[in-house]
Amino acid sequence: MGNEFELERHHLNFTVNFLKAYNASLMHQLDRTSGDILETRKSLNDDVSNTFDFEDGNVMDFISMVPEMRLTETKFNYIENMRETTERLMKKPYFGRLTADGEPVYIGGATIQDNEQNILIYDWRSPIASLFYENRVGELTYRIPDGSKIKTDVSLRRQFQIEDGTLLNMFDSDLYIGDEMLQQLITDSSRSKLKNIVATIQSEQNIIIRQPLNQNTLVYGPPGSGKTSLAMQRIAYLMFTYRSRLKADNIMLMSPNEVFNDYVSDVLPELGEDNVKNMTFYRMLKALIYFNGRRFESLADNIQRLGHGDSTAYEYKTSLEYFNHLKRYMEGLGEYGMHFRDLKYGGKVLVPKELIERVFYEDLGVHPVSRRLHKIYEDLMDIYRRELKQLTKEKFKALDGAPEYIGEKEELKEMANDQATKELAGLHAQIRRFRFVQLEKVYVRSIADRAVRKKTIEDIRQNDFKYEDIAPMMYLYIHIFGAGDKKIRHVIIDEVQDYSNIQYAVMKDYYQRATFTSLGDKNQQIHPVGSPELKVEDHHMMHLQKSYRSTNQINDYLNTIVPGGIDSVSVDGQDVQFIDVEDEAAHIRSMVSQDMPGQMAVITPSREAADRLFEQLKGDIPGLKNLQEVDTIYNQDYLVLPYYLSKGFEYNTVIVTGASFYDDLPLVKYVLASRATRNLYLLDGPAR
Ligand SMILES: Nc1ncnc2c1ncn2[C@@H]1O[C@H](COP(=O)(O)OP(=O)(O)OP(=O)(O)O)[C@@H](O)[C@H]1O
Repeated sequence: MGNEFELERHHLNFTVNFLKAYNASLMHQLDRTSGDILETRKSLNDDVSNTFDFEDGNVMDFISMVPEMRLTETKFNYIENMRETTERLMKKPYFGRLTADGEPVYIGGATIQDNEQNILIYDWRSPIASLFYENRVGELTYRIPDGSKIKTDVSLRRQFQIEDGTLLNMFDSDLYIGDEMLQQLITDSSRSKLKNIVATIQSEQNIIIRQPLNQNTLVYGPPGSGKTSLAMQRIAYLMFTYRSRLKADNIMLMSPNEVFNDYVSDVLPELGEDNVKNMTFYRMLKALIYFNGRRFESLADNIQRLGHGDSTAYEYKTSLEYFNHLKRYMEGLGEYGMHFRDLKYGGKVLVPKELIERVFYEDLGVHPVSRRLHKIYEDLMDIYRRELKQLTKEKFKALDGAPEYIGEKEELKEMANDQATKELAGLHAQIRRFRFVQLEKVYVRSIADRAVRKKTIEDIRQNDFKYEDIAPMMYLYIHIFGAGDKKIRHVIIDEVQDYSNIQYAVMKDYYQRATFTSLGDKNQQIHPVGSPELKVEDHHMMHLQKSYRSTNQINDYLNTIVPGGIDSVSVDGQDVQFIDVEDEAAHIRSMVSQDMPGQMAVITPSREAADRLFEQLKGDIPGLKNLQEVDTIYNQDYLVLPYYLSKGFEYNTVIVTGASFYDDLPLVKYVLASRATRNLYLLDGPAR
């Protein structure tokens, strides 16, 4: 072993030196290329005068320089990319090694070749690297892009602990007896944001990461089984494997809330990839301009309201029964049930709804619904343009006739047009936003339950749309108007159990050209009412069993809430503490004065409780933050937050206050308790 360690140290030095030399040469090339870019720009300035002149021919000069400019800039970007990669790798070129068919295969954060095209480091996403994540040796196979399998004799699997280019330790796993690197990572809770798990991906996780792009995948796994981590590793894998057709802006990450995006934002850059687009279900609504000006309840407000309010409407609108009814109703809209609004301006009806309805059902009756609406849209835009022309003429006449205006005719025309456009802005917006369709009425008619329908009408009259109205209204909108985002090719949904069947269908139908990887846990619904299980027939189902986040003691406690939920592969820690206290704030104060944890979240049963506790504790805990529903930045070690904002995160120490609040909400308690990596305290005090 001693000799082996020396050999590996030697190899590491060689690799680091190679990377340093490579990096230096890239820096040199960068200088030269940026010099070339400057040179081209300068000659553009010198040779091609500021005013383009076809006769003089300088436009042709300019055009002839474009390909060269593009080429130089592409080259610059490529070199800069490689420079960043080599710099990243100099500190930790690789984390593993295999001996495959007698040849060493080092695995790290990117593929690096020497001058003779020998591969010094294999990217962890390359096909052969998959063997490393099998976590065993022997006769193994891996798949190459054409689908065929390659048989390989793996005689060695070695993990390295490398810091700042120095080999600290290595572990051989010729007999798989447990993963020491994994154990070390699990005990490291020094970071508050999500970390990448590239060096210790487990074989059941590896299979999920490497699922093909062209399939929908649904993954269920208990708390701490790595679902969020896998979501990020999978994005990196897809971007590498399908790099010719999948760029960062073709991938969408659906997050449970806005802060979550910041929580995961370090992982992809660390893996050498750009962050992808992100979205929340609530934010999707903003892209649909029909809904501008409509006030929709946020998820946080919905959770608070339904924590102790009447949930009949919520249950109805998130049920499969209603969804099926809605689909049938929508399919019939081509024949019956579409509602329109008069197109008005200045108090007069320009196009009556009866006319729009007649065109929709009679004149355009042979076309699909969305086609008919787009045709009507075009016709109404023509009417708008005619009105604009007419009004501009009138305004011009008035301006021209007024004695105080003695401007040029052109100036007056422009002024008249501005005035008319302003006056008709409301009319233009009605058409542009498709407001000639009365979507609210169509929606209300889709509700079969009379009491729910009545209440919905009252709410809509007050411009008080509830969270559960968003999905059916968006569903109708997407299908009626044929709306969607075709650029997105893959969607990753985390915490998928928090979406109803209608919400899921909205995402699927809006990102209509995308395949989906959805991850969640049926036992982790944070909503007090919850919704029925997802029915997705065309998804490849996968399950995770093991959990890596919390200590064995915390996992044991979690298993008392959901029996057999978690297969713990973690480390031992202290027992879970259940404490009845008179004054929760005083208790927390005394706890932290004795021993301040590295990171801590105080989770409360409501926003009011969070605000109160924050006021009581902020003087005692430096840097304490009261996390808000609208926050977008996560980076904080000490937090107070209401329970519904804790989704997906983890903290070294979790203090759940008002613990008995969750006695009737065991699955919410399950979510909160599983946020703790090391220490879990469940406090109960008289005051909430
Ligand atoms: N293969 C792994 N190697 C090292 N750490 C891991 C591995 N898999 C998961 N972890 C760690 O376990 C913790 C939980 O991971 P993650 O948050 O991705 O789980 P999750 O399934 O999304 O949890 P939850 O459903 O509770 O939100 C994280 O600290 C993560 O780094």
